[in-house]
Amino acid sequence: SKSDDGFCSAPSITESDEKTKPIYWKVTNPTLSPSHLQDLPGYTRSVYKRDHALITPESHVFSPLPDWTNTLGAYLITPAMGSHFVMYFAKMKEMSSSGLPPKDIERLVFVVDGAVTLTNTSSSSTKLTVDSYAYLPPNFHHSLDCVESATLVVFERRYERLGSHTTELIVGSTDKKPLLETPGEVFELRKLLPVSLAYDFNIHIMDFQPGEFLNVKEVHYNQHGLLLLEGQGIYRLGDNWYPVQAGDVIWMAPFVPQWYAALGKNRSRYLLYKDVNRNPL
Ligand SMILES: NC(=O)N[C@H](N)C(=O)O
Ligand SMILES: [Mn+2]
Repeated sequence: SKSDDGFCSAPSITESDEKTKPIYWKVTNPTLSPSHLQDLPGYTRSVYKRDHALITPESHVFSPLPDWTNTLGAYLITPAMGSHFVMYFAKMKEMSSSGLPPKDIERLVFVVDGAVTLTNTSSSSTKLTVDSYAYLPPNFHHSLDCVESATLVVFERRYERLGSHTTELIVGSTDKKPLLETPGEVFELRKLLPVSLAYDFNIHIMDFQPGEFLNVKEVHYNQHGLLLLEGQGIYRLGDNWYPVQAGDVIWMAPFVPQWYAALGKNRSRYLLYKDVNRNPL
């Protein structure tokens, strides 16, 4: 028919998929996954620049994680880029276990798929399912064990002490965290860690409805590691404007101009590492 061969025609998108899948399913089932790109050799949306990087799922490279058992890891952000933290995916397979971070390194794990059990010496074990997280203070003995399979996003950095403050084990889930005030902004904000001085970073969960965008065209001293958990939109980084979608990871160096606008039909949600509470000098 006439409408089928119009020069602006595009395949229609089925919305039914989105509605029936568990939350965050796009992180482990991205639209442009390698299987969908077999006919487009050499194509990736990933970029790596001095002050930012976009690392899309077809570029994620997994290899066995040292110290973990039966687990594949993909380091997405490391100090080789200029960051003071690492961000990686840990794909835990059947009967797998975590290793411990090096001395004085703090860790935050967030479950995007499957489930793990957190065990430590002082308390009983806790089950972490999708959308839950744990903060492990530096030198805190613990183990994350997985019976079936799980995908975690992990952040680690050298803890920067401040006076006599100390951090504590924290276990929680996004949906139990209160919405926080965001003066001048429209997005919804939750923070996974306490805002107290003991903590030298926080993880923000930011929600945008389609059409919403950051009002502040941010340029700041803090670093970011971002995982887009849901939705799609445009990320501005410096003078570059990137189409992004769930599963994409972004490294933002200090002072890179940054801005996001949510598009499409569904909520955008991203998880964002941000260093806080320390004098930059
Ligand atoms: N790129 C961002 O979303 N940045 C956050 N609004 C932040 O710096 O808090
Ligand atoms: Mn920012």
